[in-house]
Amino acid sequence: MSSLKLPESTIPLLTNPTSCREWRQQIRGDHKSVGFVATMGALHAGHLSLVRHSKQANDKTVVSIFVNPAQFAPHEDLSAYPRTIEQDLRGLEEIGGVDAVFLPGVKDMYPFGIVQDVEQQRGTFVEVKGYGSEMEGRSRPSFFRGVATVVTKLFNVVEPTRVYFGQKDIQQALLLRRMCSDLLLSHPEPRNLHIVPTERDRTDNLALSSRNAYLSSEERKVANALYRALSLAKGVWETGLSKSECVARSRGFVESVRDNAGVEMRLDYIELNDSDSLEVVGDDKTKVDYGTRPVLLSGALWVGRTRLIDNLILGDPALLGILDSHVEVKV
Ligand SMILES: Nc1ncnc2c1ncn2[C@@H]1O[C@H](COP(=O)(O)OP(=O)(O)OP(=O)(O)O)[C@@H](O)[C@H]1O
Ligand SMILES: CC(C)(CO)[C@@H](O)C(=O)[O-]
Ligand code: BAL
Repeated sequence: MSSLKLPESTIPLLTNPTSCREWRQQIRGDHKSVGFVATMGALHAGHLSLVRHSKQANDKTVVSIFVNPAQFAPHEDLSAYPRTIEQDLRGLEEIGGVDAVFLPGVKDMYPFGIVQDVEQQRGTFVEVKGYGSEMEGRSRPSFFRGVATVVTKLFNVVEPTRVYFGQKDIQQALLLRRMCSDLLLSHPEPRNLHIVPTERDRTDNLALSSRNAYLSSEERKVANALYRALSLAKGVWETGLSKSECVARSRGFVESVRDNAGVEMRLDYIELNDSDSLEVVGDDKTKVDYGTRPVLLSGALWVGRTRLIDNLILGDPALLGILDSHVEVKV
């Protein structure tokens, strides 16, 4: 962000790690808690829900906006990713503001530069073995390496007391919590990584996502097919049928929507995974096999050129530390 002209804002804008560290240093003296929400911008009500949770539980809240090149594969949408900084700041101001927004540039976060091709990369990267290969990792093999690396850097600069990630990206949140444990992080401690429920469109339950902005009006009409397929699979699981039955029926549902959609749709995956290990649930397993252990039911669907993800928890979300959705914030 450093080379661009910054918009006017009532919120302090910290454009590099040095200014962010100076801001953090002042807070440290007062022993105040710092809540942190990491984003790639193009903020919507899902992001604002994370911010509300942070504001409710912490003395100070900082939001970062950084479109991280390392988590985009060379063929993915890095250059097209929506960048709406003025609107983002207005959105934060409308909910009463935050104490700072951290807006680093690529050079600030990657002082030696960054290329998207993993084979060409040099230097230090963070990989959470075993957590990043299933679900989203199958389709986006270097995605979580990029996420874990940038989030480690952000945590190092912001030194947050508590952090907030969205359930919409459930694998990301669980992987980052595991990373905090593995790396013995104290900012944040793993128990202070909170997961906030997915915020959805009130009319058709489509999970809010910055990438929804890519959808044409025709595509938008069928974009909730993934949510509906996951809900169907959840119902099937609750009746005691096997995982393969859940997946087959939800796939069948997506195919029937696709056949009448008039827009291109392609199911990337629908899968059930163990919420501890993230391993794929066996085809013949049922609800009885899992007892009280939550299971992740997740999927990804291409609608036109937009890749949408969503998930539901089978079992009690509180066992994964997923917070309640509603918070009152003093502004
Ligand atoms: N609908 C949502 N409800 C709750 N949290 C969300 C929602 N969408 C995104 N988040 C969370 O906001 C944080 C920042 O996400 P990000 O900036 O990538 O937005 P996004 O909408 O997920 O964008 P993308 O379209 O790239 O997936 C993440 O922790 C993410 O899980
Ligand atoms: C956590 C994150 C900000 C890291 O770039 C990103 O993956 C996101 O927005 O979910
Ligand atoms: N919310 C996940 C960010 C990404 O898809 O790159």
